[in-house]
Amino acid sequence: MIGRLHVVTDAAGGRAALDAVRAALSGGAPVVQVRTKTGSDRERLAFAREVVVLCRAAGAQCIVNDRVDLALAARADGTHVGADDLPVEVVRRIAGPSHLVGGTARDPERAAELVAAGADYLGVGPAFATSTKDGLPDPIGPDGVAAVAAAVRVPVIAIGGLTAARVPLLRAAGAHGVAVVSAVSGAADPAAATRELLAALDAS
Ligand SMILES: Cc1ncc(COP(=O)(O)OP(=O)(O)O)c(N)n1
Ligand SMILES: Cc1nc(C(=O)O)sc1CCOP(=O)(O)O
Ligand SMILES: [Mg+2]
Repeated sequence: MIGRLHVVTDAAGGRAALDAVRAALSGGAPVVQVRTKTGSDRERLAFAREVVVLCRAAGAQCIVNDRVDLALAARADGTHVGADDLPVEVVRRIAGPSHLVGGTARDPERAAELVAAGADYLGVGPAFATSTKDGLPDPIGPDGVAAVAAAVRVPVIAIGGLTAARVPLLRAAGAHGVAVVSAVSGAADPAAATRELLAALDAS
């Protein structure tokens, strides 16, 4: 079963993002998602490789956002794809049965399609408003997450505006776990923020 806390890297990548990954892993993060949106493919691959090495040493899983080629080249555990990325069934065909494949769903219909296509888990959101990513639709709230969770049998990872205080709402909605960017990367103490999120997940 996939971990309940996905710490997603700040899209800028680089040293600061790697420091946040190190801190999150020291705080016990079970899953790190490499999410880079800038830089050359070589730079993005180098970053993903560094995160994979850190995750291996910590016993955590590493998932690469958007790009199955970079995920395989970096020997990551999985790939997460959204509406603009390669389709889940294509990623599955390229990466094989043991590769974790996640897809983004915002409603039960899309969720069912992604599971039928071979998704191992779903990222579902935006649960709440977030300034981390532009162009997102309106937040679906805990009720929207609950509608998706009720429609599928794979783990649902809620994303968007997640904080430790909001974890119980999402767990009550049926989410297996949560994915966060700013709650860890933007924290003064990312290791402590990770521990706080994990404690909230354990308690709910
Ligand atoms: C766990 C999780 N859920 C959803 C997303 C969003 O992915 P995507 O739709 O591909 O958008 P970008 O992250 O590429 O902007 C995610 N990354 N992780
Ligand atoms: C990258 C991303 N995808 C989302 C979606 O709903 O698909 S919300 C989001 C940003 C999550 O960042 P934060 O934890 O800082 O709110
Ligand atoms: Mg994407």
